[in-house]
Amino acid sequence: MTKRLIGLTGGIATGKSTVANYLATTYNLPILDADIYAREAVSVGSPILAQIAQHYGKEILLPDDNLNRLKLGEIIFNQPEERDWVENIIHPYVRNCFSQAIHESSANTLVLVIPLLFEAGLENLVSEIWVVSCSAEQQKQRLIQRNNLTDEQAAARINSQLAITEKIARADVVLDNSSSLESLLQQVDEVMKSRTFNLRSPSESGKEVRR
Ligand SMILES: CC(C)(COP(=O)(O)OP(=O)(O)OC[C@H]1O[C@@H](n2cnc3c(N)ncnc32)[C@H](O)[C@@H]1O)[C@@H](O)C(=O)NCCC(=O)NCCS
Ligand SMILES: Nc1ncnc2c1ncn2[C@@H]1O[C@H](COP(=O)(O)OP(=O)(O)OP(=O)(O)O)[C@@H](O)[C@H]1O
Repeated sequence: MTKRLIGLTGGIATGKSTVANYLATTYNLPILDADIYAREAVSVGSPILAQIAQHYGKEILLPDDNLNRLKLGEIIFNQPEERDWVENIIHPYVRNCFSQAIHESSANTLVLVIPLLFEAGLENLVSEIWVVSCSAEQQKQRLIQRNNLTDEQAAARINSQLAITEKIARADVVLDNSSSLESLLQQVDEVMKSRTFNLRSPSESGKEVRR
């Protein structure tokens, strides 16, 4: 059976999790989340965390041996070569988790939350792409507020990703999250009502995109 695989992406803090939670609770759809797999990849005792500790030294770990995410974030959101290095060891693990979960699921529709869907060239993993967007200023403010970041830290994270205009240009569905939560969820309802299963052609999919 061919599954409907909705790839949910957008900029950091534009509202992907908000949409995913709504699709899970209101439409009972299973959610697969790249950020969760990426956390699993670096769990204590994992070979990937060992590689990271070897590359950056033990100082990249917290006293309890967990990854110091703040420290690694400071490195990779400011140094593109280091970001590439980290992604090269984490992304194959994440891709594998998706393939396995899709294979094992009996659901005919699944939602894949993939912040770096375009950057990592994962278009061919999904059958349709939804992009959640908001204005650049809202995005930065929401990120600062939610993660307690400085203006500069938030800008570094945003600038580590492909521009939202590029993501919108490549989307099958665009959800505008620049006003209220109700408006966002209403758009989701409209899309769920109007959009039937629509496979992307394989020729549209696939290459990694430089940021
Ligand atoms: C650097 C890390 C430790 C920071 O952890 P932190 O808890 O602060 O953030 P979290 O993991 O919750 O990610 C939050 C958001 O940051 C953005 N982000 C994460 N990694 C990247 C990246 N390599 N490039 C651009 N944006 C990224 C995404 O929008 C993500 O949703 C972590 O993000 C990480 O391990 N990143 C590398 C793995 C990766 O590429 N993950 C993205 C999903 S595959
Ligand atoms: N319409 C809205 N109005 C005000 N705040 C919002 C709105 N939508 C989302 N938010 C807030 O913005 C923040 C980011 O939303 P959310 O966590 O859904 O984004 P995300 O795209 O999943 O983020 P990430 O890329 O970091 O995983 C959250 O704190 C959320 O509560």
